[in-house]
Amino acid sequence: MIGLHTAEQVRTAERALMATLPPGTLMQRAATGLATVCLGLAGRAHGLRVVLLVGAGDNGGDALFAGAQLAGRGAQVTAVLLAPERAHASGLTAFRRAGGRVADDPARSGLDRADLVLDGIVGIGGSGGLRPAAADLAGQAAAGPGLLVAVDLPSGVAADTGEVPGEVFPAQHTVTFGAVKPGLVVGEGRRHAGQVHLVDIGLGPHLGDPAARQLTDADAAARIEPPSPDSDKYSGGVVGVVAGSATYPGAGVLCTGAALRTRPGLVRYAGTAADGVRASWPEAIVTSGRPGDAGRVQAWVVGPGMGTDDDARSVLAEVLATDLPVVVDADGLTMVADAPELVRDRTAPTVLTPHDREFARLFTWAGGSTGIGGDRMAAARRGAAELGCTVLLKGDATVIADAHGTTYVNGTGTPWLATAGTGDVLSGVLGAVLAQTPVTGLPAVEAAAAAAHLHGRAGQLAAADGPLIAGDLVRHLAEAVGRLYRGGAPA
Ligand SMILES: NC(=O)C1=CN([C@@H]2O[C@H](COP(=O)(O)OP(=O)(O)OC[C@H]3O[C@@H](n4cnc5c(N)ncnc54)[C@H](OP(=O)(O)O)[C@@H]3O)[C@@H](O)[C@H]2O)[C@@H](O)CC1
Ligand SMILES: [K+]
Repeated sequence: MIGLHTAEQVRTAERALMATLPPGTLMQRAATGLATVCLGLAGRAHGLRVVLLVGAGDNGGDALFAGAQLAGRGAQVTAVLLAPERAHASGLTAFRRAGGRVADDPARSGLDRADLVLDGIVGIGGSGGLRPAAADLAGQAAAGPGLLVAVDLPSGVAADTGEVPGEVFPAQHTVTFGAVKPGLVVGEGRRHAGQVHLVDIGLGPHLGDPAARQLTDADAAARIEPPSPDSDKYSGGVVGVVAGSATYPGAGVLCTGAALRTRPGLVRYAGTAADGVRASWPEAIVTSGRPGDAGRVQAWVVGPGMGTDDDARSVLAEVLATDLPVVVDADGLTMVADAPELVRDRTAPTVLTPHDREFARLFTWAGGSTGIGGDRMAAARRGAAELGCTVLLKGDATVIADAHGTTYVNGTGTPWLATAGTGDVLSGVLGAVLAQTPVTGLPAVEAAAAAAHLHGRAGQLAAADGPLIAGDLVRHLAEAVGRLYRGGAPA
């Protein structure tokens, strides 16, 4: 499990740890970790042209000490000081001693021919968009040839939320210290962080519970129960699917297939796409009747492609009136927006899986010109608390939160997933994981996080061959599950 810790949590841990260590120890650890990652990325030090962008805080201090280490190993290192009179004093001394050069004019920084640029403008002490001088340097760095490495976090990204209120340093790699900050993996920040490298500086015992979490492959595998020798077709959990329509059976076919391929126990389908589903999936038990005619299930998926007419509304109400876990997606969400009490009054778990527009329909405060806003974790938590459910807010990094504030940020997937029908697949996967919860005892928020992780991995596998369509996802699910169990995730 990857814990995501806020700036305040990191600072609190730092204070506790520093009380036991000589001054400067943590910065030395951070700088050594930073220099080590840089050497690994560059593959050499001798002759390497490095430019440091140095702000007035400790983030700049990290950059200067790391720059000193690189200079000591033969790199040609130039520091551009944004506030020369306030640059980290001992960092600057060490840097100069090691042979580092300070640019007397930012216009002659060497960014146009650097091999490597370290962004030490601002770290967890920053606020707001980058100021003009810093923004200008970030722009020059981005236009130049150097590998862009952010120190602790890309300057311009809000550490706790991933909001990017203005200009930003567009890192290809981020070397972060002590703990991964949420802003590196969620919201817009994720797009500017590149590959994240965590340097352990010893904060661990002092960090406390993370503000949010991200599953690893092993974590996801542990949350999807494999069959045991005494399993039968019911013990994997029976999934009920209400999706698609006679005119548009696709959502029913994709959703049912995804549920089958995630954990093939038994899937029951009830709805007007029955013919299409039966033709595609002889393994499913299919009825064109109502959910109550389908037989016993352990979890329902309701909504994708089912329409929003009176029949659909009454079917949705029937499913939500059960005491079973329910996933509500797509058209189901549109109908819940008109009748939120159907979810609010439930005692069994409900997982809503909106994208941004659906979210804004569900929660009026997220509508209007501001939309959901930049803090997607806060939005998902607030929505979940309001309806007493779990919200899986789809996006570049999907966020999953429950009414208690427990929050996960998904770390898998590919931009190729932004195509029709992939949401239907996700709801089927989620239904399958949720149907196991009577056995696994897993909270719905964890089931949803595991489903999102698996869905993203299937997407990565499917996209390895080029553009994917939703059916490819279903075809790759079995392999994705197998790889999770074997520990062989796709790149
Ligand atoms: N905590 C730990 O465990 C450890 C922390 N460590 C390191 O310390 C870092 C935190 O250092 P920190 O507290 O000194 O703040 P920091 O991020 O350098 O920012 C302050 C500077 O930014 C400036 N500035 C602000 N906003 C700005 C903007 N929008 N645009 C431009 N500039 C802006 C602000 O300017 P000022 O307002 O003073 O004019 C000031 O100069 C942390 O990220 C990590 O790298 C490690 O060494 C080891 C252990
Ligand atoms: K930075």
